[in-house]
Amino acid sequence: MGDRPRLPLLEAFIYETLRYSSFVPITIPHATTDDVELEGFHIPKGTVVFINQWSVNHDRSKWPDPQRFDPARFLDAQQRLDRDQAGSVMIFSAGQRRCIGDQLSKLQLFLFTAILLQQCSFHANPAEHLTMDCIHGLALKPQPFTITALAMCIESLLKGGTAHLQNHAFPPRFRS
Ligand code: HEM
Repeated sequence: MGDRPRLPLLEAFIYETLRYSSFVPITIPHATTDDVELEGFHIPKGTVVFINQWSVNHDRSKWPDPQRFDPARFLDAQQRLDRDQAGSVMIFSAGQRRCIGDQLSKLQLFLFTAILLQQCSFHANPAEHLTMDCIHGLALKPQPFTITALAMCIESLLKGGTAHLQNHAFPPRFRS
């Protein structure tokens, strides 16, 4: 974890992935416990409300060119992580029922991604058409696709062998 401050682009990449994919597009529904006036709107007690996180993360007034995947939007002029900008990504909801696992998740995402990228190289399958279409649910899931994951240490052991990892299988299936 000591390397975290020295890997701002990786953190920026993770935040942009959370923003761009918005893979929890709407939050868990809750209900108002009282009548509420909000920016001219009257919301009666007992109304079911939830947050459209996808919309927050693709708001043009906050995110220039929101449909472009651009980790650099989270880096400041000195190429450090812009914490204010990172804090504007909404994927863990907001308010009193906000996710309690947000810090743990960010830590794990960082470690998981850093270790995978340090130890492996990933290659798209040229025979497959890549798409951002997804399978809808509480969380958005990518359509099935295959990649080639080359682990540096295994690669030398296998003398150049290639492991194919199917993203929709858990635990991952490898075929070589
Ligand atoms: C990237 C990973 C995660 C995402 C995107 C995520 C997102 C969310 C969202 C959107 C909610 C709904 C909040 C609401 O009701 O408005 C939620 C609730 C919750 N999350 Fe997560 N979560 C993640 C990981 C975790 C982890 C690792 C834990 C536990 C260690 C966790 C524990 C919870 C709990 C307990 C709630 C219910 C909070 C409440 O109702 O008061 N989450 N999460």
